[in-house]
Formats: sequence, C-alpha cells, structure tokens
Amino acid sequence: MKRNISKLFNIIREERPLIHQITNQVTMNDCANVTLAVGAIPVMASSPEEAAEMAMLAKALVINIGTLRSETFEGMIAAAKAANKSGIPVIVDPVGAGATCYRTSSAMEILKVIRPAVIRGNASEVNQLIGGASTTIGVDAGRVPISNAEIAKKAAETYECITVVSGKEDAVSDGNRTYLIRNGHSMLSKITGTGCMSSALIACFAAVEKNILSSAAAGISLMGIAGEMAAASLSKSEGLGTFKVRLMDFISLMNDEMWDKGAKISEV
Ligand SMILES: Nc1ncnc2c1ncn2[C@@H]1O[C@H](COP(=O)(O)OP(=O)(O)OP(=O)(O)O)[C@@H](O)[C@H]1O
Ligand SMILES: Cc1ncsc1CCO
Ligand SMILES: [Mg+2]
Repeated sequence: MKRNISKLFNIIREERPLIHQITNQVTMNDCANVTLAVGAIPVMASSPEEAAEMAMLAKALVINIGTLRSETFEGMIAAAKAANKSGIPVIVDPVGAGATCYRTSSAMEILKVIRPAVIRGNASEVNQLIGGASTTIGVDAGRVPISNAEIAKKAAETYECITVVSGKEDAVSDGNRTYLIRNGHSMLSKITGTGCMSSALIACFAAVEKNILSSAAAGISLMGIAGEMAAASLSKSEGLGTFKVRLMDFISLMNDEMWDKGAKISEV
C-alpha cells in the first residue's frame, strides 16, 4: 500500500488532472486551493445546464452536499451519471447527513441513483448512511457506538465502494480490507472544511490511480500528515489562522519522501 501511494505525488504534478467539484459555499475556495496545492486543476461547476458536460472533461468528480439546494442537487445527479457512464470516479461527501432529513435523504438518493467510487465522511455522517442513529451535530461528528473501522467496513459493503471515515483515526475500507491511518492533529477539527478538503484530495489521487483504496488512503493521510507538520511548525504566538496557512504550505510541499516518513498506516 505505502509503495503504491508515495509515487502518486509526482504523477499528479506531471499529469495535472482536472477535478470537477460540486461542493459547498463554505469551503469551495479552500477545496479549489488544496487541489492546486497537490498539483491538480480544480473546476467548480454546479449548474444543471453544464454539470454533465464538465464532468466528462474531468478525471474525477466530487459531490459534496454541505450547502445543498435543489438546483445544485440536479446538477450533482447529472454530473455523476455522466461520470459513471464515462468511468470517471465519483467521490461523495455526505456533509451533515443525520442532522436534517433533507441532508440524509439527499445523500441516500445520490447513493441510490449513482455509483460512487468513494464515500468520505465523519463517523456520524457515514453511520447514518448505514442505518445508525442521527447523531450529527450540524456538520460535525456526534457520538457513535461503533469504531470508525467498523463503520467504514459496513458502508463499503453496503454501497460497494471504498469508504473513508475520518476522525482522530481515519479508517479506509473496501469491505474486505480495512486500514487505519493514525495521522492528524486535533487542530484539523478546529478549522472548517478539512474533511471537505480531504475529499477533494482523494479525488486528485483517484484521478491518477485506478486502485481507489490506495487513492483514498493517499488523500486522507496527506491531510493528516500535513496537519501534523503545520501544528509542529507553530510558535507560541501562532494559532488557528497561521495553522491554516501552514496546512496549505505543507500540502503543496509534500513529496514522496516526506509522505513515506510520516504515514502511519496499518491494516486492521
Ligand atoms: N481529534 C483529531 N485528531 C487528529 N486528527 C483529526 C481529529 N479530528 C479530525 N481529524 C482529522 O481532520 C480531518 C477532517 O476530518 P473530520 O472528521 O473532522 O472531517 P469533517 O467532519 O467532514 O470536516 P468538515 O465537515 O469540516 O470538512 C481528517 O484529516 C482527520 O483525520
Ligand atoms: C460549516 C459548514 N456548513 C455547511 S458546509 C460547512 C463546511 C464544513 O463541512
Ligand atoms: Mg464534512
């Protein structure tokens, strides 16, 4: 797994894949910048008039329901159907699933009518998708009685796709194999959108690597390792603002060697 991933940093920067993202208004700019930082090219296009056409130009598609509206939902379905037809991987981020009926039912509807390559969410969002209780607090993870690894495995089986459950420890599963990634820093949960950005990073790797289990592990571990490095770089007078800038710095500076040294991945 590790050898498979470290080579991908150069490949993204050589191939510069286009990543189509239909995402939320809170973190859209950060998702675009993180895509550029890892070496890919972002485009945000949510209108039903152009979403399918744009998806077919891209090498991966992100669908993120963070600030969903009905028109955007239409664009998402059109884009994802086009992507499915053309073999373009679709990464679904079910932001806030479990908080409101609209979010839960929209996420379920998306997963019913399209085939995702990856689902990436926090524990209570993904737990909701496999029939667990509604414990999501707005867009933040609420308490869940089972481990991230169990949630990821069950969701991967249910939806027949790779699933990433993020949190203190991230779990990545294809239903058969489940990996735990013990990277990250608590500051990552104190700035908004590190989950959304992780989903964008996963799309960048999925655009160049057909082994989606590796792509998903690559994207989520990159966020964790960059978060650790950003936190370690802070002086006493620097806080969350500087952390966010440094996070972007370390994502853009990350290479195969740094990743190899930092990644803490083990099979469950
Ligand atoms: N307590 C923690 N310790 C270490 N890393 C963490 C912790 N909580 C979250 N992370 C990391 O933060 C990143 C985002 O995960 P999180 O589960 O918070 O996503 P999310 O809830 O979808 O975020 P958002 O909705 O704000 O985008 C991941 O890289 C994860 O590993
Ligand atoms: C805070 C927030 N609200 C809707 S989307 C979003 C960004 C993190 O998911
Ligand atoms: Mg989220």
